[in-house]
Amino acid sequence: MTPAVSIPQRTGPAVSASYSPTNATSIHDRMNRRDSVNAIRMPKVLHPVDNEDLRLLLLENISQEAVKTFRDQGFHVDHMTKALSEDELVEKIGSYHAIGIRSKTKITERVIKAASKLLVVGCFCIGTNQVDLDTAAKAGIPVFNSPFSNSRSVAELVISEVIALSRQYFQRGFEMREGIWNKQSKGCWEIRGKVLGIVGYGHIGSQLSVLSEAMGMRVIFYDVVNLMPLGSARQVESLSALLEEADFVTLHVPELPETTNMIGATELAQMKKGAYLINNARGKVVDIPALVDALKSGHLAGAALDVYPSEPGSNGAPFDDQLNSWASTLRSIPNVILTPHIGGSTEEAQRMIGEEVSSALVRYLNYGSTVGAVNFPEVDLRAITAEQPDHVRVCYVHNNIPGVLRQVNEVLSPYNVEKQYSDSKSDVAYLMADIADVSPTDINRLRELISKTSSNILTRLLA
Ligand SMILES: O=C(O)[C@H](O)COP(=O)(O)O
Repeated sequence: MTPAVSIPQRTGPAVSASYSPTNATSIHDRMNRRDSVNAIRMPKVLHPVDNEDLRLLLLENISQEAVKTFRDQGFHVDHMTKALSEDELVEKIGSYHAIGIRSKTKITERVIKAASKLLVVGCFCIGTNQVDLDTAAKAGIPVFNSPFSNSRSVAELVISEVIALSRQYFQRGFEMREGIWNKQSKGCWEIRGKVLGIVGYGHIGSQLSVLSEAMGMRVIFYDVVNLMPLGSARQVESLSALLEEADFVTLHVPELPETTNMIGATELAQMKKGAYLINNARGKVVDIPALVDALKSGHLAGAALDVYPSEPGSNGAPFDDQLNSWASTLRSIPNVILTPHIGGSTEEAQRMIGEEVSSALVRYLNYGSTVGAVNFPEVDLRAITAEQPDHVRVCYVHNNIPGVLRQVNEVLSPYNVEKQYSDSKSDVAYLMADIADVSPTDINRLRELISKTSSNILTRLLA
């Protein structure tokens, strides 16, 4: 295996807050201390000891920043622009150690069972509902995502949709393309002073709150937890209260059992006559046949949808009634903006996500860190330094049952355990330990002994 060459900056700059004038008596003291701290903390580049080349499969046109990061580490990368179906994945995944996906590729239990070498999943997006997170955790596979890097892009898209809907300019634009001049002001409004109702006040909802207030809108939001309102926004106590007051309702919730069909016939009826619905979250959050009825009856004045219960896996594939039975009806209703899940599709967002998620995957593959994993205990250790050449890092994923630590520490007992940290999440626990003075001949034996412990899910050694 080609050794990893770049050093993730896990320990941060060596100059810490302790270098205040009160702590150091002279500039020389400071310089000396800085040098010694630098020397002590220079991290050693680790990589897996089992010497098999790491192979990564990147789907859905993940950014070239990620490809570069992985190739710089010496990993083999296969990059595809489309999503793969479950059958295609089952056939392919057995030879890969890591997979990168966006929102379309489904990592199901069947896929995970076929993924005999898979160590980690990277969702290069916010959502992780496309992955069977529990099954992945139980198979020792942490899943990472990018919790906020495309938030701004989505918020800006919503702002544009609010204006497009209230001015009907998508409709006017279509008419012009047909050669029809249709200048009118009836049913067209400024957004100034209108009420924007945000459902879900997370990274996107709160960013949108700030942007829309800057444009003169009044913001209310509903969230299952109590949150600090930004600017002059106001949290309301129920979804119904929000629906009854908002001129525009915009959804920013994850796909969960409790958010499926969160907006159905009852909720649409609670919205004000002439209001608009915007969904850039997940397709299953809105009961679309009910939305079609609300639009056709004139109760709602328009809607913008970027996400759908079923979405094509690649560009050029049809968005038709075979995919979603109501597709052609929805396409025929005026003042409905339909976009192909582009909320996070900007150069800026994809670049940031590419960097963020690829770094998280490299930190896990090379250093064992699960900080930021969505389905796994979050564990990390400070770096092994360049002055500790015979140190080995043990990464041990195991069933979360009593007695395991005794077993593993018995195996480690002939060595000095320099540092150790362990945590659990539900049925899965993860222990990282750095042990000293391990001879190269000991390494395989050590891995074998730990792998044989009764609760072992996955044992990796990094050196
Ligand atoms: O989950 C997300 O971040 C958004 O839905 C964007 O998904 P995408 O990366 O598949 O466009």
